[in-house]
Amino acid sequence: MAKTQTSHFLVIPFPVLGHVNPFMQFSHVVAKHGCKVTFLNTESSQKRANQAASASASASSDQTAARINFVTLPDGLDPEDERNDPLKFLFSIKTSMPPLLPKLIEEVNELDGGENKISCIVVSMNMGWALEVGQKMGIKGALLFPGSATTLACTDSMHRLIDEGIIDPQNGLPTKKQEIKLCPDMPSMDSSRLPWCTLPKPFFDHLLQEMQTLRLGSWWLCNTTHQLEPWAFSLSPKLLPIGPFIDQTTASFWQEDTDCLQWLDHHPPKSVIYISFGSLAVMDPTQFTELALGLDLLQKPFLWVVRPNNKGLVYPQEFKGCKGKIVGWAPQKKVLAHPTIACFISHCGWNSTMEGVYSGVPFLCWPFFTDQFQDKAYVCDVWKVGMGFEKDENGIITRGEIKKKVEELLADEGIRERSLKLKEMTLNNVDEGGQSSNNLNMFINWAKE
Ligand SMILES: O=c1ccn([C@@H]2O[C@H](COP(=O)(O)OP(=O)(O)O[C@H]3O[C@H](CO)[C@@H](O)[C@H](O)[C@H]3O)[C@@H](O)[C@H]2O)c(=O)[nH]1
Repeated sequence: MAKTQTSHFLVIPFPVLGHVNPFMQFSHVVAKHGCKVTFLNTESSQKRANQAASASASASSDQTAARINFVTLPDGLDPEDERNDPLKFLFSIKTSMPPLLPKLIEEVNELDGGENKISCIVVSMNMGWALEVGQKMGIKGALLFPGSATTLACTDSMHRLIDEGIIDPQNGLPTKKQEIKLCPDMPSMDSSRLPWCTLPKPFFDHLLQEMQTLRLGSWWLCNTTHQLEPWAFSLSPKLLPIGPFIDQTTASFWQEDTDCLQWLDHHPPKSVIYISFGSLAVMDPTQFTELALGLDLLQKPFLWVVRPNNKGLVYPQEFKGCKGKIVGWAPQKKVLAHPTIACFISHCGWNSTMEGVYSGVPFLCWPFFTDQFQDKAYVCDVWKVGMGFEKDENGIITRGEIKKKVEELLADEGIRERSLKLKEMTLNNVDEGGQSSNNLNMFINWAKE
């Protein structure tokens, strides 16, 4: 009988922060369970991570980190390319990386005298090609989806929605405005809020093909819990909730402004409004002005993340911002856990949604694209831990609306109570014996069989 070996995961996120971050968290979680992790990043994504790590004083040297080994492959684009054309980026990766992966796997397998070979490949959305490589090499595979289980179940239902005439295969858009349900207990959703409806048609075609490839994965792991979206799990037996990922020590791969934590220390409990729209959303200049002036009108302390790559945004002349702090990138998980945070104005990317939920912070939802509208619907209508903004007749969220909604939210005891209950319920999952914790243990054991 062979001796019990440790699971060795090769994890391959799509190189955008909303994927790389949950993959890093997953890597830390499984490394804590004694597994070995080889983390494959693209060269350009790793370069940015290295810059952030060398600027940070808190580079981790613990045993968990020691079990994570970073390797890179080129993404096929020129090093000087800004990688801001998502389609070009996606197709370059899909063409350049697959032929290089087998050799890299062989090299990794030869380390440690061939004792600890890769036992499972874990990929994110868009990286399904690596499951094909793994299958040819006899290595097991799984998907780790960085969005909600509902988003994945919707994307997996694309063919069905086409067959039922709900989606037009010519353009990927709904054939008419209607409310749909993928299964009886699912809260109904507006068909125009399906995750790909805000994306250009080539993404729809890509997703149709990608979902077929991702079926090679034996499990579809999600950073969620069963109670948050129970209906989703009846849609595919592969879906396995293992979240929330709560490790605050995992660096976010981009350089963080940690001074804001001391700034928060100087405020009373539940007094600061935190505003962040994740790593991709770009705000329209008019809307930016309204947000800045709305924060002034509120006269409350705020911590606002304005990414330096949000080019072309200019603060309005009359903006004072005297009660606030603006940073380029915050240590968000620590910020949300800080007792001075009163509410979270969020774009509702899934990682931010989970971080807000397990920190018990009420939301003001400001979705931009893809899954963010559906995540907002869960926050506001299903879990009832937040509110949305109304646009005016010109499609703008005005400064007056921002002031009104923040004040309404902060006065709403029901929302605050539900947020704290949801936090407790969500966190119970990752305690020993909790459902997500049991699922993760099962997955780790499966991966080493
Ligand atoms: O100042 C900041 C702002 C954000 N974050 C972190 O960045 C991540 C952002 O992830 P997410 O909230 O999911 O937003 P995006 O970066 O926009 O993520 C993309 O990927 C997600 C997962 O697929 C999708 O849900 C989103 O719609 C998509 O935009 C989170 O972990 C945050 O903690 C920081 O560390 N510092």
